[in-house]
Amino acid sequence: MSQSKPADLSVNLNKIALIRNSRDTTYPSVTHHAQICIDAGADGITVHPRPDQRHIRVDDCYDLATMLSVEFNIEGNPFAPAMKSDRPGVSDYPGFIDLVKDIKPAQCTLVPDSNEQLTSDHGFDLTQSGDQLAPIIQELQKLGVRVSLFMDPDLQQIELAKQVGADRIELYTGPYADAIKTNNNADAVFEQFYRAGEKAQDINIGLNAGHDLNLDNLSRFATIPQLLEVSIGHAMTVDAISMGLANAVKAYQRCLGKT
Ligand SMILES: CC(=O)[C@@H](O)[C@H](O)COP(=O)(O)O
Ligand SMILES: NCC(=O)COP(=O)(O)O
Repeated sequence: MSQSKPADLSVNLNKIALIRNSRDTTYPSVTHHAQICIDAGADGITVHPRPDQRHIRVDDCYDLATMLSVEFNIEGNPFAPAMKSDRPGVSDYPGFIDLVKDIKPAQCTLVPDSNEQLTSDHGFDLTQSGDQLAPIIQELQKLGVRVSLFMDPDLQQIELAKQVGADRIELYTGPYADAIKTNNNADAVFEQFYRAGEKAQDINIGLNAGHDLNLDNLSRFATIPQLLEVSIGHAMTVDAISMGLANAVKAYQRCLGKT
């Protein structure tokens, strides 16, 4: 299958918010940096509001929803409960699904994260959670939200993602990034993701990807023909420190094959 068109780049702003939260301030502004990304050619903006609001806050989600002119992708644990804010002036966390139902972003990516995790580090096991997720997926789709499930490149699990009604899967690319960084079994690991893309095409489910993608590993990953969107934040923010955010966005778009 030839590449139909280059994958979209959705910039994850978690780490902009993390810098802001290190002081009692509004600087750096999440919405201001979203606009910089959009002006530089980003196709979307992604945030991952966790219950402890360690970086992206509920208030950021509402602020972004009012100003974004590109797709908004909100990621999170569908079973994340409401949590009181521990910072004055910061809204309480209402529960992930309640937040998404109220904001109704273009896309919601469901991620099996616990609040204790340092970061996202695995995909769903749908043999365990598929029955619970199916009605949640349907409920969000009825509100016009495209639903993506954060998955490992496991072909049977990807089939289950289709069965529970997801529009897309987002491949967890941490293991791919590690394999490239350590040059350990990189070809075989990439092959797993390439095959996952073929499986997605076979069963007609959209293909997104994200986590630890960077300027060193993205170009190869972007050769997967079925890839519709990558969401990138951590490495993008680090690159922005040295090259500026607008230049970083353009550099990542070049890796995706756009000039
Ligand atoms: C789901 C995923 O891999 C990332 O989108 C996630 O947002 C990373 O979360 P942190 O930025 O909190 O590490
Ligand atoms: N879904 C992946 C994402 O949004 C950003 O992940 P990372 O680039 O911060 O690792």
